[in-house]
Amino acid sequence: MTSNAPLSQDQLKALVGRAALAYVVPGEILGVGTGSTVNCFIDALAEIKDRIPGAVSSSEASTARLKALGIPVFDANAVGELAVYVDGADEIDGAGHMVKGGGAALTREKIVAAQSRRFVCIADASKKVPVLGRFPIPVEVVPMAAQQLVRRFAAMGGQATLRQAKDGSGPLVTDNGQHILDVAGLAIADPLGFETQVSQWPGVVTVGVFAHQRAQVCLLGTPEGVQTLTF
Ligand SMILES: O=C(CO)[C@H](O)[C@H](O)COP(=O)(O)O
Repeated sequence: MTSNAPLSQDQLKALVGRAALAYVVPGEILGVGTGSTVNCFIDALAEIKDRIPGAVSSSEASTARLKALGIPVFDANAVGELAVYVDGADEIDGAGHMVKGGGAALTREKIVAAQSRRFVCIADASKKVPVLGRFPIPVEVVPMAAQQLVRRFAAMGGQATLRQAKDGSGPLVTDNGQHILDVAGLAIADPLGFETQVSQWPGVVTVGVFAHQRAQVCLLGTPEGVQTLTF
C-alpha cells in the first residue's frame, strides 16, 4: 500500500543526506559539517565508507558520529585541500549565501569549508529564503567582548542575545571555548559586505553568514523530491 502523505521534515533531511553521496569523490577525504541533516548524510556515508579514506570533521558531535560508524577522522592540519564539503544550513538564499551556526559549530564549519573546493549544502525547502536574516544570525564571540558586541549590533538595528546552554548551566560554550550571540532583526541585503564588516570587529571569532564560503550546490528537499540548485 502506498501513502500520499507529504514527506516529513525528517524524511526530507534523509532524502538530501543520501542524495549528497553523489558528490563524494572516491579515494578522497571529504569535509563533513554538523547538524541533524548532516547526521543523515553521515549515516548514508557509512554505507560507502570503503570508498573513501575518511573525513575532516567540523565538530566534536560529528567526529563522534563518524567514528562510531567506522569512518576515520583526520586532523584538518594533516591534510591539504579537500574536494568537497557537505553541510547543512539554517538559511540559504538564491545566490548560495547561507546563515549557519544554529548548532554552534560555525567556526570549524567555516574553516573546513574554506579548505574545500566545493560546498554542497543539504537542506529541506524551509531553509530557502529570498533574503538572509529571518533566522537570528549566530556569531561566535570571545566572552569578554560579548556586551560590547551586543551594543554594536544594536547600533545597526539588531537585537543580540547570548545563547544559553540547554542544560541551564549558563551561557553555551562552543567546541572552541567561546560564546554565541544570536542576532535577530537584521535583513542581510549584502551578505558579503555584512560578513566582511562584522568579521573585523574585535572579539568576533566567526560570523554565521557564509558569503565568502558560499555553497556551489544546494540539494533542497522538497515535496516533489530533491531539487538541485547550482550557484
Ligand atoms: O550550521 C549548522 C550547525 O552549526 C547546521 O548546519 C545548521 O544549524 C542546520 O542544522 P540542521 O540540519 O539540524 O537543521
